[in-house]
Amino acid sequence: MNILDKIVARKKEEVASAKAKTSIKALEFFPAFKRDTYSLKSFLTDPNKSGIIAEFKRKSPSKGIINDKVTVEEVTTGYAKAGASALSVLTDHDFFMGHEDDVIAARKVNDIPILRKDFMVDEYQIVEAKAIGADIVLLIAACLTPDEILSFAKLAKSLGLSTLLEVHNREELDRSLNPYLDVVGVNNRNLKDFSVSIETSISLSEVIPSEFLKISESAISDTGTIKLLKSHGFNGFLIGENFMRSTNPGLAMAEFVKGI
Ligand SMILES: O=P(O)(O)OC[C@@H](O)[C@@H](O)c1c[nH]c2ccccc12
Repeated sequence: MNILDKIVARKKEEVASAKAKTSIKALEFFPAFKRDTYSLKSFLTDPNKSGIIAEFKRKSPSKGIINDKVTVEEVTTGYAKAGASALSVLTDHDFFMGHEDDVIAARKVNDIPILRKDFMVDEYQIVEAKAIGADIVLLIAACLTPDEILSFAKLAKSLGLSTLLEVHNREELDRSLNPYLDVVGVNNRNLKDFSVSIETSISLSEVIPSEFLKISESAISDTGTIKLLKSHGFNGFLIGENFMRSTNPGLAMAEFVKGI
């Protein structure tokens, strides 16, 4: 079993216990459920923002512990101050050391879009994303069927959430697109073996239809790469580890942004 299969198998158990604890109906009574959301597309195209979706990630299966000494509040407000177009907050428990409470905490102190970064395998998680204060959900083509992507994206749009489709190759892109998706993200990291290459983004850039904004995700650690990706039409850049490695990730991002 590859790591992605392991994560998905564990995720299904995690969702089953979440459902047993809090019903989908009860999620609709969470304070954040009825609020208006921020649109990823409008923040990504705002010329006063950096285009960076800055990620709060304590740990990952490929790198182990990255940073477990900082708080979600200090990091996400630092990112926002440094010009983040959006925030990405991991909520996976076992593999990324994240929690739904991290989105709840980030929501209280930020007024830019928040991506609930997780492996969505059930409609429950989409409703939960809205309830905890997220604005964006991630739909990963490598672990979803085209029908699941369609129904999850429809549900997300009906709740006012932005939808980000993640692909890693041409085949995933071709089978997964639908009109309910706002942004296509090319993951430079292969979730099955963790290999990384920026070329993945560059080679897919021409085949992503122009009605979708496009972002490049993972393994971005220098401003030259941002310039290169911009020249290939990318509107956004999802960056985690490069900032999280620092004792002050917000400051690290502010320095980085000066160079783009
Ligand atoms: O830390 P990096 O290499 O900058 O990558 C950030 C982000 O792209 C990565 O965390 C990610 C991309 N897609 C995912 C799906 C699930 C979990 C994590 C991810």
